[in-house]
Amino acid sequence: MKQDVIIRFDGVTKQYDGLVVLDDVSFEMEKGKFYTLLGPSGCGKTTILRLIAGFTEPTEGTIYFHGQPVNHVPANKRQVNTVFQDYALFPHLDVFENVAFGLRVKKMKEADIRDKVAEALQFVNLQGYENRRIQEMSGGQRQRVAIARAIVNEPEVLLLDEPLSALDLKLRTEMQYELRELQRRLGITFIFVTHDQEEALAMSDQIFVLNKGKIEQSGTPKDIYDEPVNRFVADFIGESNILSGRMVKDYLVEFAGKQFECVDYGFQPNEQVDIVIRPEDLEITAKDRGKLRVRVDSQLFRGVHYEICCYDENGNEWLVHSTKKAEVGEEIGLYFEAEAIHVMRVKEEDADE
Ligand SMILES: Nc1ncnc2c1ncn2[C@@H]1O[C@H](COP(=O)(O)OP(=O)(O)OP(=O)(O)O)[C@@H](O)[C@H]1O
Repeated sequence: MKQDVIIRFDGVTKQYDGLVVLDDVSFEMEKGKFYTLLGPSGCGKTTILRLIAGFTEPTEGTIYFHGQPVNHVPANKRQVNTVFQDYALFPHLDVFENVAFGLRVKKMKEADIRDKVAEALQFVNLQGYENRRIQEMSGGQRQRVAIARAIVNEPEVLLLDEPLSALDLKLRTEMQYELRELQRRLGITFIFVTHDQEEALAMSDQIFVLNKGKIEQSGTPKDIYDEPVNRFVADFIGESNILSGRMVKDYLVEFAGKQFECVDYGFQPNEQVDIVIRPEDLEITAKDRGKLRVRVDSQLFRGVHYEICCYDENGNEWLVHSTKKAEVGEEIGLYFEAEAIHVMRVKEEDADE
């Protein structure tokens, strides 16, 4: 297990002019996996990539590659390549020369350069485009050239900083599939930065959710969606109903003025908690048959389901995704299983607010 760890951050802090942008961050990344750094703007995602690439050094803590400290190892001595948001291609060079650039810098033989560039272009499905100018390539094709240019150096780790953000939605979705497939075929570690939670859920083996320079949670997409550790993660990933509540005792929680059986335990009796219920886990039923009685405030048809916004008698808002239609103004019941309630600890800083 341990020999598969390729990158390790141990208590890494990064400050710029006294401002802490990464705060005591520790994690491990294994060989051949697809990692995503996810979080709102300014949370420190790009800073982590820059530290891995060797463009900047930690203020405190140590970064290890294969167990060796690399804080002072320069960028060109690391087996890492970066695909930037704007691709940073050379507009005056053709596709071949863009991809060949790093190999020429390394003074590789011409015949080897030809072979390696051909192989890299084949990987990204751009055979036959060697002599095209960059201006004649579409957004998605430029993206692929940028990836070919990065993988031609055979890095152990590929860093991708919001590489899909300039593409329209359709192309973006296509490229999500392509990138994931490419990562599988290459078998190298991808570290992908995005602030788009759907993209992170769709693509990753493991997601790190960042907030204000700290990792709030790391786990598989399913872990993070089903078991968010706090309000921030639940709110950031997917749509949620998040309420304040109280753990009455093991397996019994109170919120919205009522007590409900749940599957959570291990909290202090009477501990203040946050609870989350996903909109798709709420079922519409007759007003006397649900666990909660609510009034429908608005409704939107979303193709596969109706998105229904309701309020309970305590004024809490409930978002429901249902294949059944409701009437605005109607009183309905909401039913949910005990398993649909997910109880989370309140973070200290939230409790103080
Ligand atoms: N060279 C720098 N000098 C000073 N402050 C910086 C520098 N680079 C980044 N920062 C600050 O560090 C914080 C984290 O920046 P970073 O680029 O890592 O965030 P991010 O999560 O990648 O954001 P975005 O999604 O907007 O790209 C921000 O507040 C940013 O202003």
